[in-house]
Amino acid sequence: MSNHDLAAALENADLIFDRRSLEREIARMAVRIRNDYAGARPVYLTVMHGGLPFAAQLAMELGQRGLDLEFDYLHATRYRGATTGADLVWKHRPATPLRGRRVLLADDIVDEGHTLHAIRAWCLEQGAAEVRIAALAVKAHDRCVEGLCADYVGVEVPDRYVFGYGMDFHEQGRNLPAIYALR
Ligand SMILES: O=P(O)(O)OC[C@H]1O[C@H](OP(=O)(O)OP(=O)(O)O)[C@H](O)[C@@H]1O
Ligand code: HPA
Repeated sequence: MSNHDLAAALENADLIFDRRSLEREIARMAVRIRNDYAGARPVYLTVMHGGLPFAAQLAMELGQRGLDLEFDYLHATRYRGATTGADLVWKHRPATPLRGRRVLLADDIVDEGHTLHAIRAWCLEQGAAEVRIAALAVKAHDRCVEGLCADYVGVEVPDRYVFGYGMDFHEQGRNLPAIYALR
């Protein structure tokens, strides 16, 4: 058993967004994205692992509104199960050729922004015509990398460690259907 007990973390955390409110915000984002991509078929890149539940929910909301997506995924991590970030490690790069394509990245959180900054730069190096970012959550602080801003945002979370809805507490709790913030 891990030293980092999920039940204890939940005792020491506040529920900040429940499933209903998150799904409502994701549906709201989907309306904007569908309007912005009318007539297009973007490459939809899920940023694993944390982006998975959000990307799936958003994809369904987009499909319901008539926007088709070409699915692929990537895995780049800099937290590796810890609660503070380090250097970015690429574990999987997408196989889909990005040259000339509109790319939509779907991830759970923009915290300090280093992860999505590097991923966006790599997609542009591959020749993507455009790269946009959809993030379920952005963290409210002034430590974000300059020039990194999500194009579509679900909710703003406080400057505390958050978990649930894809985000892990020491690799646990990703499938909690809500967002919690540690006290
Ligand atoms: O804005 P940043 O400070 O760079 O942090 C945000 C990134 O950190 C998390 O990934 P993590 O490295 O934990 O990998 P994981 O998704 O596999 O948990 C999260 O999913 C984002 O991709
Ligand atoms: N929670 C989970 N994963 C994260 C966070 C966070 O607050 N910040 C960056 N990755």
